[in-house]
Amino acid sequence: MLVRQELSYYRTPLLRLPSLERLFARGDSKIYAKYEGVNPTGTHKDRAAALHVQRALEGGFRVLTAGTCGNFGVSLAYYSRMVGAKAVIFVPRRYTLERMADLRRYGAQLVFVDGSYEDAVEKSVRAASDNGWYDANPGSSNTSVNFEAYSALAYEIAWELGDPPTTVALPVGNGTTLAGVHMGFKRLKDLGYIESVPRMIGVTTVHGNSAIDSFLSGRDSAVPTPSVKETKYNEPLVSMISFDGDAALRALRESGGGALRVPDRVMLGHSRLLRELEGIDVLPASASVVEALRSLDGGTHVLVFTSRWHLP
Ligand SMILES: N[C@@H](CCOP(=O)(O)O)C(=O)O
Repeated sequence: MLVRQELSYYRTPLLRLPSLERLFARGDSKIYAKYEGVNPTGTHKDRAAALHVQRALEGGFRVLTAGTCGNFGVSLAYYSRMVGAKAVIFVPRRYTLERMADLRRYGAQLVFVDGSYEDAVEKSVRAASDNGWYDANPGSSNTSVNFEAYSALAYEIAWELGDPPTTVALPVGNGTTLAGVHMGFKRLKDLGYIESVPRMIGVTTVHGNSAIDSFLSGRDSAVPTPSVKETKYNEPLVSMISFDGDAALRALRESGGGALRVPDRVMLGHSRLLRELEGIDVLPASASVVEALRSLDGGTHVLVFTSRWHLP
């Protein structure tokens, strides 16, 4: 197994979790955290935002746009400001955004939308097309940039472990991250760096996620979930329309993976557990992936914690 170090963009830590192993491991299994909370704005979305800003500059764009329910908008604003570009971020008015202060701090121009996250994305996509702005939305014509950015997570995991893990568990909202990480492992296998692709496990909220609900009901493509219930804990996961849901479904099926839905109180419990036993602060939606450990057999399991704790 040889993955060249240059393939790695960020090299966020891959941490062995001894206390979780004592609680959950079967046989000789090993449990690791890929902790994305150390990215500059505290989430893995920085990987995608940095690459979008690079592509925008290469394409001669000075204005970028995205709809957000929090994390991605903050990342896009941060990297846009770094190069002197403008980020126009569409925000659903009814969200009490914990990250609003960050959006303002990084100089984003905010457009408030009466409606859902999906409405905010739709308005942002239209504004990009009407005004000639760079469209950084998931599911848009530039979504392959997201897949590319998140594929680096696979390179980094494979590089550090020396072999592919047995499973990788990730939180799922739009499904973009899971599809990108799977793409990275598949690419490594196609190039002969690794011999197998890990099983992908998608974890989401019980309160509605189009990609995971469709997967669990045996569908081949993602259909909208009619009723969702947002809370401040499940916000990064709840999704009426998972914009990259079809790609996530393919990744789950091709990898022989699985999916599960987690209630808020369980996410919160896992977040507390990680703080108390392992000393890492993880947003409840990200901590939800710990639940996957209950159904895993022996092997090497990587939990991707996409975001550090940023709730008040
Ligand atoms: N949106 C979540 C994690 C899931 O990512 P997605 O690519 O499936 O939307 C977050 O912000 O952490």
